[in-house]
Amino acid sequence: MTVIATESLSKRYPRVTALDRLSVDITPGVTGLVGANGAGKSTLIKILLGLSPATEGSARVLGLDVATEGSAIRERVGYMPEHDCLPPDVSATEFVVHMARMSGLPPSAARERTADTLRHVGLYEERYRPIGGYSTGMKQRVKLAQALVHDPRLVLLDEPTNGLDPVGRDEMLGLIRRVHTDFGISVLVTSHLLGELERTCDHVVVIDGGKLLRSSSTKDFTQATAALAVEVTDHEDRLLELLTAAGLTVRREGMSLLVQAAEDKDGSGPGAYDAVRDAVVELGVGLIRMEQRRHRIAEIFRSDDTTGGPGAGPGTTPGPAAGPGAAPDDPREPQKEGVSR
Ligand SMILES: Nc1ncnc2c1ncn2[C@@H]1O[C@H](COP(=O)(O)OP(=O)(O)OP(=O)(O)O)[C@@H](O)[C@H]1O
Repeated sequence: MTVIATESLSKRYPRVTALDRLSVDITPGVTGLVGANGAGKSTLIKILLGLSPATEGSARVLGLDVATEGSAIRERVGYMPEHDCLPPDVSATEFVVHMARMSGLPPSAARERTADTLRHVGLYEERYRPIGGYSTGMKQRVKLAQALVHDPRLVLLDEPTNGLDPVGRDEMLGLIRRVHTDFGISVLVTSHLLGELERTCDHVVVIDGGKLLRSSSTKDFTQATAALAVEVTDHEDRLLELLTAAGLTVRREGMSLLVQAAEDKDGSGPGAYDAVRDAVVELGVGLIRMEQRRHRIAEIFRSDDTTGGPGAGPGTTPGPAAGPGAAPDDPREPQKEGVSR
């Protein structure tokens, strides 16, 4: 079953093609839509909500046609916009009740659902204060609450962690995950931060310049790879020689050696482990770390990817060239992990 299906979807403005023949199927769960600024994420969301017509192609949301059934889609789908769009002089409670009423809930159900939803997003006493005095994190929670209040089957969240500090970011990502696990609501969440999506999503769709770069499960992006990462207290050079002599392919990566047995494609078979154990014993050095190395999503954005990673082999679409601002190695560092064009 798909919650979102697009078929050769394009959106052209006079001077720019925001979406370029995008065909993608999104299944229930939490899906991340990642791309640099201007990649076409917000444009896609507006088309999916039936708010902006596509130039070409078609799209269905929960089986409904975006071209002709926009209002039925908006009844069943929640939307959290990217930009600050909250009225400053009403309270969160007043605003979310209003949005619930706009979605067709009767007054008492709207009030009940509002109280539940605001509690769920972590707004308590402050929900009676005017929104104008809220922090960015609190405003993002109000925006999330209004997207959830009418109990949608799917929510589209446009850059929900924008402007949040690392703690606020983590809290928001936890909330998003729980939207699915606690309520069974499917989520499409956009971000230009790869590490965020890696931690939160079941599935990741990558777009660039309006084109689909890749769509696959997060597990496939971060699958166990063909290498064991080994770190020892001393004599890495000797260890490298011994393992190579034992028929293993070994290369350095930072402080570690990456070890791979030719016949042992997933690196987890006894061949590589036993050879490392024997070599470490023979050298009498301490073994600090020995673990399967996993790919990270950020690697698909590295043009110099020599790891044979998910984005590197034949048959996969290469990521955009890594230039200044391309994702560096550590996708957990929010300030550094953005995808830039
Ligand atoms: N109404 C519009 N008229 C003309 N060009 C537009 C319009 N809306 C978006 N664009 C252009 O389409 C491209 C895609 O924009 P979009 O907002 O979808 O990107 P995005 O991936 O959401 O990026 P961001 O995170 O910066 O919003 C950009 O080049 C943008 O300038």
